[in-house]
Amino acid sequence: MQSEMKIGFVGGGNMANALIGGLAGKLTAAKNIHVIDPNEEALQKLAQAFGVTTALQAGEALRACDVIVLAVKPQQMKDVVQNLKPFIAAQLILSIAAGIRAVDLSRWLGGHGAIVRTMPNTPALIGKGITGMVALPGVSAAQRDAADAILRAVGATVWLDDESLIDPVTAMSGSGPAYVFYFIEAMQKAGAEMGLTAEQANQLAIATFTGAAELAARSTEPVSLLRERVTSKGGTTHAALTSMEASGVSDAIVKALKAAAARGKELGEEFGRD
Ligand SMILES: NC(=O)C1=CN([C@@H]2O[C@H](COP(=O)(O)OP(=O)(O)OC[C@H]3O[C@@H](n4cnc5c(N)ncnc54)[C@H](OP(=O)(O)O)[C@@H]3O)[C@@H](O)[C@H]2O)C=CC1
Ligand SMILES: O=C(O)[C@@H]1CCC=N1
Repeated sequence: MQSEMKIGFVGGGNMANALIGGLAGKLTAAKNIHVIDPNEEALQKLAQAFGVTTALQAGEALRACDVIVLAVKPQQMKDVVQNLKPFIAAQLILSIAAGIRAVDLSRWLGGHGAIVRTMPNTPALIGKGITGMVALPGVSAAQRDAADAILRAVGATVWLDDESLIDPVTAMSGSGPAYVFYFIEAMQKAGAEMGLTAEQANQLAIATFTGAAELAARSTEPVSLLRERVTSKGGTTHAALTSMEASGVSDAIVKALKAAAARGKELGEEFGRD
């Protein structure tokens, strides 16, 4: 059932598009969604695609919202939030920015307590996102439910008790789609180098990813067992995995995710000061 929730978006870029696509006409009517962005062209596209209302600057429509989603880059957040201050009263503030801590958002908003910090991902575009979420103590149960409903409109949600875990979530699922695309691209390259057409390599790589991921999702057994079942003794998979281990692929992945989490923490320190 559709709610009457009024949702404001500050920033109308990639992630806002993904979220609005799941919300407009579903969780709430498109007319209840209001987007602020300085880019006229981006606003026109959003209005045409989803029927949302738009404005180049914050105004009364934003003041009337129940929830305001902060969807600008971490580097822009402090300036953007400080300019929003005159329009914020009791609204729930929901941030999707990497790194930026809820306590810094609260301070920039003069001690506003109703803040939920989240980390979604781009499969939200097709309703298959997953979002890590954490609430400041000043968030009411109804506001927590509203935040959960917004992100559940585009996929699954995982609530965290400790805000510092948002950086590992960012490293896993926030940035994660890029690692999957990277692996698919490498498989496509290998397929093409071994003589398959680009189309065949594309089809084989993507179907293998979606099929294996679906199998893992449906299985009650550990992923390691699924891997072992593919790996016949003395066979082709064994040859590939031995090569990957020799190249340190698993260790490199662990190191890469830790670098992403560290960058998330660093963004918070770099753009959350004063
Ligand atoms: N992309 C992803 O996969 C994910 C991103 N995130 C987070 O989401 C946030 C947005 O990322 P993404 O959508 O990729 O970035 P985009 O750059 O696509 O979107 C940000 C938008 O905000 C606009 N903007 C700039 N200044 C203002 C302002 N003063 N008021 C309103 N809007 C403004 C930008 O306009 P202009 O381009 O003209 O500057 C741009 O359209 C980031 O904080 C990121 O960390 C979280 C999860 C996943
Ligand atoms: O790369 C980034 O910083 C953003 C956050 C997670 C995905 N994209």
